[in-house]
Amino acid sequence: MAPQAWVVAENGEDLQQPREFLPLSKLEDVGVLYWHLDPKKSESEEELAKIRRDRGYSYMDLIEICPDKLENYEEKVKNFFCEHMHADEEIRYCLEGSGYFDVRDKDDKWIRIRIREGDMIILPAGIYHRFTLDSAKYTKLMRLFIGEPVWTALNRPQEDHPARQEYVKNVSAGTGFALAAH
Ligand SMILES: CSCCC(=O)C(=O)O
Ligand SMILES: [Fe+2]
Repeated sequence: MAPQAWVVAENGEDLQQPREFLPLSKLEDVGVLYWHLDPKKSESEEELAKIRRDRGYSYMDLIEICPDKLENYEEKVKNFFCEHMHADEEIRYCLEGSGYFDVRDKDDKWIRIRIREGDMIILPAGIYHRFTLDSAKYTKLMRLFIGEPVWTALNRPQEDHPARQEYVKNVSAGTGFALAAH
């Protein structure tokens, strides 16, 4: 199963009418992993536990993004939408609501990935990305991390950063990323 993903303009607006949805392989090409779970089903808890075990995600917390629940909402959403990368993976599991993760493709275009309840997404270390809510202005996300979390957003450009260099190498080799999204 693939999440809806399509190309958007720099400002996040649609470029195509109607939208042409991209296959999951376009996300795999840039190292993005995706799972769909069901937060309301107990089987999903086991599936989540397995992903956490397999990938070493010892840390977990929850974040609600909406105007009246997130402290410094305006500033935070502004920063989420500013193109950045991290030295580590960014792992988010959508428990409620929805939003968009935008990631840069190989040609530096923005791919918009629609995230809804049950979607889990892993952005590799070093990928340029940004996040925005949709018009419903609400999501509750689980954040996972290996060990003590580091949320530092490194704004573009970061071409000398080791995680960026490693990422660029992996993408251009066309290998090195696990293709096992399910
Ligand atoms: C908190 S959701 C995602 C926003 C983001 O890219 C980040 O937190 O680094
Ligand atoms: Fe991020």
